[in-house]
Amino acid sequence: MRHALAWYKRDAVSSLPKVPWLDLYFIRYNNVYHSPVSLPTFRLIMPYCLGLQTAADAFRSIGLATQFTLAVVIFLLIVTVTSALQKDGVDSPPSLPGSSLFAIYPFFRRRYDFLNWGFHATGHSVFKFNLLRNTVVVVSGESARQTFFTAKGLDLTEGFKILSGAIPMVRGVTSDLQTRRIHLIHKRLANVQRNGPLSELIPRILEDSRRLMESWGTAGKFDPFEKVYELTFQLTIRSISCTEIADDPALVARLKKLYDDLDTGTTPATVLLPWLPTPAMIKKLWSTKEIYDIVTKAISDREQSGVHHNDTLQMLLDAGDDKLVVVGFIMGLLIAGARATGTTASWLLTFLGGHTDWRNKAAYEVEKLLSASNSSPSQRLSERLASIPLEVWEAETPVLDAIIRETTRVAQPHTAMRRNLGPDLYIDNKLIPSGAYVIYPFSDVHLDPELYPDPWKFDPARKEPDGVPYSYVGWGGGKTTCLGTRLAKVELKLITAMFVLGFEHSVVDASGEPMYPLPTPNWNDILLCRPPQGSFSLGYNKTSIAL
Ligand code: HEM
Repeated sequence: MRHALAWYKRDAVSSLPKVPWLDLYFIRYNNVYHSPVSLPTFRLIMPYCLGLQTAADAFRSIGLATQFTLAVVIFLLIVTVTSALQKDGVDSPPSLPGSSLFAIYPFFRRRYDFLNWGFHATGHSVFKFNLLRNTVVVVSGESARQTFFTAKGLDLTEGFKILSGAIPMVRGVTSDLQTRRIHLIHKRLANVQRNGPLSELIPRILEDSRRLMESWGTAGKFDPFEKVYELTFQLTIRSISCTEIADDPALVARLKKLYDDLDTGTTPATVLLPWLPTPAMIKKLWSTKEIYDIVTKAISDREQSGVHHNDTLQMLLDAGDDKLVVVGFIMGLLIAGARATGTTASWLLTFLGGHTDWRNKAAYEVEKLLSASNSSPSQRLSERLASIPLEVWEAETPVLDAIIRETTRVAQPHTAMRRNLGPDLYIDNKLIPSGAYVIYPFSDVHLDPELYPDPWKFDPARKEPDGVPYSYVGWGGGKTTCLGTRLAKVELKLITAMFVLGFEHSVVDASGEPMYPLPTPNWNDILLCRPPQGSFSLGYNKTSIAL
């Protein structure tokens, strides 16, 4: 057989009729000429006549790229066929119509529309679909939400790992962590937010904000998803990493670029087929390696210099944690913190730019705090704000609290993701087998017109829904709540205070004219909720108050 194939490859090709300008050959089989095919295809289909063993030889003989494409096509075919053959039990959630392959792109790129379509197409409040070999159950409604947030077997880390993908994955550092190590990282994050360290962060956050806001000049316009995001990235670096990185604007910019590359490099293929060496995957690996190198270098430099800084890295080193915990803490939390805070801060200032009444209320609240503080009007704004104690920022800012809450309701496009680590579980009488993924889109509750009339409207004065469990989950709920809430809220309040007193601002359209209607959060953008780029900006003028 080997011999026959060799003969075919060597002799038959050269003697076969050819379409010259296309490099295609007419195959002769059973003395009949069939349709023209390319040489690699010719070599591939030959083995059907000659048997499986020679198929392997033929596979080896084609180019690497063709081998690769073929492997992926076969894999996808197997996945499609096996998922189509799966029989649903009576208690199984209804499946989406059509091939599971068609779910992949919209799940990653137009999630809000896709999930809404799923509820509509199945006519059920719980449905399922396949992401390659992973079963994903989408749940909605009050009772499903309660089970989702409280069920013991549903695990966030496992759910996030497979369905999200934009976290730098380093085995043992940010992925495949032992539970003990995750707990330790969470414990250290709680330490950063104890009264003492959080109070000490306030002047540093304000000083960073001053430096960056001054670089915006006295008037102009900017895209909040660039400038405000950049600011929150700096503040997150300051809060959870080290002075050496936070004091180096070029290094901060480099890290931000690397994390942005992780986002843009996160494609359906990199998440679902992480072993596939696509250009996006290679870029992601490269970015991850560079982030890892920057963080480990900062740690080694600190250890070797023996210089003591009053920052989070020092706290981690002094606690004697092993180096992987320290690296995992910084690499993982940088992104968990910067993304959510960046999205919220960008939208918060956008909403205030379009709602002068709330802008004025926020400014008035901060002015009142300043006049009650022991600072002098001759000091810079950042210094005066730093004199307001942490407990005041936390307990005496009802207007800022309401604005933050409303922003995280209407502009946080989060889909909570879990994996059922077992045993099998029922949500609304539908089976969630062990190993399956379950997701809950926050839009189900935060944009529900029954709970929030006119749900897209930014209205910090709206009444909280009465007696409805988990009717607001902006900081999570039940078993899983945000472990950076305290830090994030303080950061948001400080940025807002600096901006509303240091600048006048409003939302303007692409031509610089006042924008009406105001931009609407785009829930299909799963990271920033960002409307089409360039569709609006924030126009600003510096006030007379020195930052
Ligand atoms: C405005 C800013 C933020 C918002 C709106 C926010 C929101 C959330 C939400 C909704 C969850 C729960 C996710 C789920 O149930 O699927 C969560 C979890 C988490 N957040 Fe935040 N977050 C913010 C900032 C931060 C910051 C600054 C950090 C740390 C530096 C942080 C660290 C975490 C961690 C570690 C978890 C996972 C908790 C766990 O595994 O149990 N977050 N956050």
